[in-house]
Parts: sequence; C-alpha cells; structure tokens
Amino acid sequence: MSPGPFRIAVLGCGAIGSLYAAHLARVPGVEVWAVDPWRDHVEAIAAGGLTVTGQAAFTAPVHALTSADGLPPCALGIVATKSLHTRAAVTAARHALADAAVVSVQNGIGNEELIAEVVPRVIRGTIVTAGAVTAPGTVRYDAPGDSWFGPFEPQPAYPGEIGVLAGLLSEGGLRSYAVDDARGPQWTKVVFNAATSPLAALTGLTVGQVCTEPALRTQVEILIVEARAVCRAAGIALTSDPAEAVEEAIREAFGHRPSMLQDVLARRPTEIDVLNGGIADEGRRVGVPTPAHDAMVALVHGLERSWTSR
Ligand SMILES: NC(=O)C1=CN([C@@H]2O[C@H](COP(=O)(O)OP(=O)(O)OC[C@H]3O[C@@H](n4cnc5c(N)ncnc54)[C@H](OP(=O)(O)O)[C@@H]3O)[C@@H](O)[C@H]2O)C=CC1
Ligand SMILES: CC(C)(CO)C(=O)C(=O)O
Repeated sequence: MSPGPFRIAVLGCGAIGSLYAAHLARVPGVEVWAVDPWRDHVEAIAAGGLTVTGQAAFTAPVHALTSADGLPPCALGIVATKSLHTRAAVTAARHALADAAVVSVQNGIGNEELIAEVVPRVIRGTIVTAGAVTAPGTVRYDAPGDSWFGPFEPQPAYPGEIGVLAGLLSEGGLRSYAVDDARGPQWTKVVFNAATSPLAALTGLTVGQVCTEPALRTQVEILIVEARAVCRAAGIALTSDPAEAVEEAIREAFGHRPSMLQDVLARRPTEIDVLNGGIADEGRRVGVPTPAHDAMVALVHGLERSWTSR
C-alpha cells in the first residue's frame, strides 16, 4: 500500500454501511469516511466513534459527514444505501471517487449499472451479513456471513483492487472472497431475497414464518422455480441451491424481519424493483415468463401506493 492512509468512502451509513465502515476502520492504515443524511447518527460517530454490538463488540474511529461535499479523494468507495438512492449517493461523491474502484454491497440487480454511469471502475459485491442501527452511533451485528467481490463485467475494477477490498474486510473481521465471476453469488442471494422478502413484506410475517406456513411456502417454491429458469436461460450458475438457503433461514434467522418488511413497516419505498423486478426484467430479456415475480412487483407497489392514495 502507498504511504499515507488508505481512504475508503462509505456512502449510506445505515445498518450495512455502519457494519462495513466499523470493521474496515479497525484495520491499521485504513481511514474510513462515511456519508449519511442522518445528522444525529453522524454527530454521534464523529464524537465517539462507531460502536458495534451483537456478534462483535468494539468501537472504531470513523470520519462521518452528512454531505459528500467534504469527502477527500478515496481509493475505494462502498455503496450501502437502499437501491433507490444509489444514483444520488454516487453522483454527490463523484469528486472523491474519480480514481476509485466502487463496490455495491446492496441487495438486488442493477446497482452496478447505475454506479458505472458515474465512476470508472466497479466491483460487483454480495454480502450475507445482517444488522440494524439501534441508536445514533451504534449498529447491532445480527448475523455473520461471507461476502463475495468480483469485477463488474463491462467496467471492471483492477483485480488488485478487488483483492485489496476482500483482504481488508477479512482483516477487519468480515470474511470476504475475491472471485472471478460474482454473478453466481449475487443471483443466489437475489433469488432467496425475491422468494421470501415480498411475502414477508405483504403479510407482516418473519422470514421463518413465511417459509414454514404451508400455503406461503408453496409460493416461495414457485418463485424459486421461476427464478431458476431465468438463471438457466441467462447462463448464470447459482453457487448454491436457493432451497438450502430457505432451510438455513428457518434454522438460523426464523424471527428476522427482512429489510423489505422493515421498509413496509416504516412506510418507505421498497427495493422490489431490483429484486423480483430484476428477475422479471432478465426473464423478459431471455424469453422466460415470470408471472409469479410480476405479481409480487404489482402487489408490493400496490401496497406502497395505498400509503399515499385516499
Ligand atoms: N439490513 C440488513 O440486514 C441487510 C441489508 N442489505 C442491503 O443493504 C443495503 C442497505 O440496507 P440497510 O443498511 O439495511 O439500509 P438502511 O436504511 O439502514 O441504511 C441506508 C442509509 O443510507 C442513507 N442514504 C439515503 N440516501 C443517501 C445518500 N444520497 N447518500 C448517503 N446516504 C444516503 C439512508 O438515510 P435515510 O434513512 O435518511 O434515507 C440510510 O441511513 C440495501 O440494499 C439492503 O437491501 C443486505 C443484507 C442485509
Ligand atoms: C438478511 C437478509 C438475507 C434477510 O432476508 C436480507 O438480505 C434482508 O433482510 O434484506
């Protein structure tokens, strides 16, 4: 690494951004700069560091800002907003990312394409880590999980940059792998999310309840079958069977409320368009019908609409 701090920008310092910022900030030589509009959270981090509870317990020093204007030039950027805010977050930080490799650690399909419109080199990322901000300056680390990083094919980061990102995260305590093709891990997670999250969001049930209620489990399986057909036609090799992820969720995350359910409970727009919508778009591209995913998109958008229509 070159002399001077290795600067990393984290755009969006909610649950996931906070977990990644805090773990990276404890690696010697790394300086983390987080941007998030939540003033109380930013002020608490600036005053006392970012505290992790749950699966780990430590406080790490992180520079925190409510606006990207004050970001210094960074070598890496991590996008951890919800997908609806990807474009705005990266555009506001473009001056600091002019020579950076930028990774999405978000759920869903299509974030990398948006990032690539703004910055030169992009990393495709998938994470299985889970958490929640519990108070300003504090994030609860709920579930450990591996992360996979690979090139965004049309506009890839240098292999060395992908290796550095995975290495720094592993050194900070979040086990990460650099892979040649990150589409398999990404789609494996997307299929699981798309098969479970909208059903939880529509019913208010946890992921474990959705996967064990017989009538809902049938819908989970229909969504998986459709998504598998899309992946097959698109030449995407899933890295594990999504049905196994369902069994694992029942065992290890029964009471978890997927982030889409959390969005619905807070009456925030959801990420349905990049989950089931992403699978349906790919299905149309490769000629595979996806009526169950289309239905999920329509129902969740209908629910969102009900909050504003009279
Ligand atoms: N939570 C989890 O356990 C998991 C989440 N994910 C994925 O990770 C991504 C992030 O989710 P999560 O951390 O839960 O989301 P959060 O809502 O906790 O955090 C996102 C943060 O980004 C902020 N933000 C919004 N716009 C901007 C902007 N322009 N610049 C900088 N920050 C901005 C939000 O502020 P505001 O609230 O004011 O909009 C919010 O504080 C999502 O794609 C999610 O699906 C993946 C695995 C697990
Ligand atoms: C943690 C997990 C895997 C649960 O579905 C997730 O991605 C989410 O909450 O959106």
